[in-house]
Amino acid sequence: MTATQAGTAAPILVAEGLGKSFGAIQVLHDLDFRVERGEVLGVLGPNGAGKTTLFNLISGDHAPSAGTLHFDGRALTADPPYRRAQQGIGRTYQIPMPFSKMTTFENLLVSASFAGRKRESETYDRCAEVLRECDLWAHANTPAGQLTLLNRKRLELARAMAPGPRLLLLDEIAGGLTSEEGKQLVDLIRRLHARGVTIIWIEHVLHALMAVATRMIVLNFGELIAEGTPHAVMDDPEVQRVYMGIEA
Ligand SMILES: Nc1ncnc2c1ncn2[C@@H]1O[C@H](COP(=O)(O)OP(=O)(O)OP(=O)(O)O)[C@@H](O)[C@H]1O
Repeated sequence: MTATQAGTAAPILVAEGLGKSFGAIQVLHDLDFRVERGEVLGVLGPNGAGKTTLFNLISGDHAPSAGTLHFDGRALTADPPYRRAQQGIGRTYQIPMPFSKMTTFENLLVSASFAGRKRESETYDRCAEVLRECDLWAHANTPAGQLTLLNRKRLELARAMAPGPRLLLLDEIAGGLTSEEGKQLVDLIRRLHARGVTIIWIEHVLHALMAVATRMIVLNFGELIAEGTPHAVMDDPEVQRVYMGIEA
């Protein structure tokens, strides 16, 4: 799906009044936003702004302290992570933790099974398809702990893709790569998007994010401070001040 097709149907995700506190510390405040079907929504913000916490609320790793989330029109708030994976939400983690002694293919089987794929042949076929899609076919039998950094990133994406998500959450997946490796990862993310997967992408590697994002939101101290096209957001003086330290 292309950016121009985004927004033609009901939003895939709607957050209303979303908040999260850890004890006395409020990390997310009263967030309202929508994610349109088919878009790549970039999420920016300084360290500690609450970006990963937002993903944890969407994936079900944490429960919100306030507000609601709807995915495909259905309230998500009480569903645990495995059920959200079954419903079509996949995510990567900032610190990938594959089963390092298991092969790439076995890691995908675990992810696909977690999300409730039951029939063995169907699961194998799906994992083989994802391995090819994520440029990991040649490494199907390599233990995850022996993969290069780029292939570990591909595996993290592949694990998230194995259950067949419609919404994919990417948490700082581009960090630490050379510029050539970064291009290969961006190409892969573009291909997954072109297959119809809606993406929300937290990223500090701005040129990678800007190459793919169709829209961006910016968080600062848990509040939404800007929203718009990537270029409009990057030109916003408030974003430049809080994110890049540029005073007007
Ligand atoms: N489980 C937790 N218990 C207590 N505080 C937490 C917990 N998880 C996150 N926080 C705090 O919430 C704030 C937001 O953290 P979060 O990881 O969401 O930020 P972030 O925007 O993703 O930052 P970064 O760009 O560094 O990854 C931080 O102050 C963090 O210390």
